Amino acid sequence: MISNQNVPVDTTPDTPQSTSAAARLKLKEKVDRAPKAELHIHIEGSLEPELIFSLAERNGITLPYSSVESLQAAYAFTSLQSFLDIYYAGASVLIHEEDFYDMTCAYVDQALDNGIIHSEIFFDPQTHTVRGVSMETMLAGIERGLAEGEKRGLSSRLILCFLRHLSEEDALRTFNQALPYFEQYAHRLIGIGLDSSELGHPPAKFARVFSQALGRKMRLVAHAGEEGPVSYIYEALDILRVERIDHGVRCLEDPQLVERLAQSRIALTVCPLSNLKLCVFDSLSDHNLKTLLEKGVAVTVNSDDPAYFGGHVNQNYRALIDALDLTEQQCYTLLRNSLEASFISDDKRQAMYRQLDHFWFS
Ligand code: HPA
Ligand SMILES: [Zn+2]
Repeated sequence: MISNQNVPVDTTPDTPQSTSAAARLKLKEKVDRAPKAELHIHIEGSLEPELIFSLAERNGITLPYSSVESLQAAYAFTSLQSFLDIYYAGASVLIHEEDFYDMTCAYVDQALDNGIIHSEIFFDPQTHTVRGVSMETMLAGIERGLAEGEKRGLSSRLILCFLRHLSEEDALRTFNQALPYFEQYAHRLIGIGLDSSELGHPPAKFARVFSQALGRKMRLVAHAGEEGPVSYIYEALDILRVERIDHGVRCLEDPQLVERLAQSRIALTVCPLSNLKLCVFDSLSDHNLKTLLEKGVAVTVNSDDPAYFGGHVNQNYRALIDALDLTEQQCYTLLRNSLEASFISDDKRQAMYRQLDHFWFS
């Protein structure tokens, strides 16, 4: 459990505190509609229980749960691992291209509803190849859904994540298997990441595969400092050479690291409701996001696994506004950070900044 205590904090409010309920509601409604990017969303974690059950039925799969309600009842997580066990069971219903397409279309609908104009989406190929589902099948389905999303106003990119509880040899095999698809889907598939069980699987374990990806000029990210120690964040930065840290909330234990993140503008893709559900913080009012913001770290707000953690990105903003009494300026900073930290071209980024500013200030 992370403690936000004993950390010197600049407590000077930038507006008179504390916001009235009416002002807070107005701010939440404004953030709901604001153009934003999402940079930390696992597509398999967007699978709602109803869709899990309908895909299971379509594919003749018997789940270890008798109903949507009994599956939902199992969403009482005590740690990252307790979640991952259920998350991988949920993903087992994905067999055919159409299943990946349906899952992606459902996410696109939600993303557009949440004001997301650009999304960088993780997928976990090893979760599927181990069950005999080909890279071709999953990518064809996801790409078809995202191409349709693009026509509806959702720009998107894909990031292939390696499961860190598996060996580096497995990651290297998966990487080599994926190489032709990095060419075929070059407009979409832009980089690699690292997810799954963090403790005991430090980033350094994946040094070779990240070095190969760097050599091919791929974009690099990794989960670090969610449950794992500060040293994992240093390894992700210095050994894997990542450009963003997924989660990274434990950086606050190391003032030098916080300073380095703030200076370099290496962003953290923070997922508040995920942190709450996986017991990284006792309550959202203990969350360190506001402290990190005040220290100048490029923090962003994301949903992680929205079907499992209680909502999409707007639910995360709403919960933070309530729990941390975020100001209007802080909300704007978070939204702008999401565009700043994205892997889009500078032209596109400037256009998105203008879209945000036009919405926010007019
Ligand atoms: O939050 C997460 N952490 C690690 N692995 C994951 N896979 C899906 N979500 C997560
Ligand atoms: Zn994640």
